[in-house]
Amino acid sequence: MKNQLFTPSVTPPEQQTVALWFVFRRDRLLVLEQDQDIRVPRWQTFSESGLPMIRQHFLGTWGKHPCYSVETVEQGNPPTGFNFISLRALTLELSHDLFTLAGRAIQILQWDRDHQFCGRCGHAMQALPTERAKRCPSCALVSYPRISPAVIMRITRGDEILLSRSAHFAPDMYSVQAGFVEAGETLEETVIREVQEEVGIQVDNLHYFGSQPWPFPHSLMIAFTADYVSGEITLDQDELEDAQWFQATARLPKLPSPMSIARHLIEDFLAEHR
Ligand SMILES: NC(=O)C1=CN([C@@H]2O[C@H](COP(=O)(O)OP(=O)(O)OC[C@H]3O[C@@H](n4cnc5c(N)ncnc54)[C@H](O)[C@@H]3O)[C@@H](O)[C@H]2O)C=CC1
Ligand SMILES: [Mg+2]
Ligand SMILES: [Zn+2]
Repeated sequence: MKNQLFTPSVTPPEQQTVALWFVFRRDRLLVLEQDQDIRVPRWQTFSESGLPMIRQHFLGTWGKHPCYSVETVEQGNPPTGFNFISLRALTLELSHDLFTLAGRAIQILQWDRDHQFCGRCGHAMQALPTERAKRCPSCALVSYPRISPAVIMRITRGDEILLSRSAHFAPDMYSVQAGFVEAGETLEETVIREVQEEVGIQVDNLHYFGSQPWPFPHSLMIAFTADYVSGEITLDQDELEDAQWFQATARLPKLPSPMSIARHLIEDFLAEHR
């Protein structure tokens, strides 16, 4: 399917038409493998799935397709031909647009599930009709889907790139560094702090590279490039297991998924230096 514009909305179309359904059983998406392609179901109504529904959201329109997200129960067989597959395992299988939509879909479901009660007074929250938000009828607290900004940075020293690995990475995989933005920080301050904390070095010459929504569980990755200035690699043992300078022309370790912005940062450096 071609890349198309997505228009978010909370108001479903008046006429029922065939829509794309992003159906989740926890973190697993309902997909159909067809002609070497992975698709999401197209139905007029969710009842065609034969699955019970816990919650449903209209997400908006992708091209001319209305899109819905649904959480279903743990038990019961998927419809014939379909399977529930972990969204992480689908990063490469789904097209860029479908993966982004699925990421949007699961985040809305998780926000709905995790914000059923007011965090301030404990009253049951109510959905607002006009925007994607919930309001407490008792104390008026409003809750929007949470997004957690995180920076990701590529540090280079001439033709060398700093790659590191944490203990929970796949064996032999190395990547660039990342970390969550704290309240009150600029993105640039987060980059400087995270690099100092995780690998103990100083960087400057920060440049914005790009961004990527990352639904595990609700990050927005903001990517930067930066130059090494000073310091020796000193690992934060809680976060990282190893960090090394790798020469662009040398043999590299296993790299992150080709659709991650981490990989784009690395490939961009390699293209420049090889
Ligand atoms: N798309 C991509 O290319 C990449 C995405 N990421 C994502 O970036 C994020 C940060 O990366 P890492 O530092 O490696 O993650 P991490 O999972 O190692 O998180 C570091 C620590 O931050 C704390 N934390 C968790 N959620 C937080 C929040 N919302 N706000 C503040 N602190 C929080 C926790 O103590 C956690 O152990 C993760 O969501 C990760 O999935 C990381 C690398 C590449
Ligand atoms: Mg980190
Ligand atoms: Zn309240």
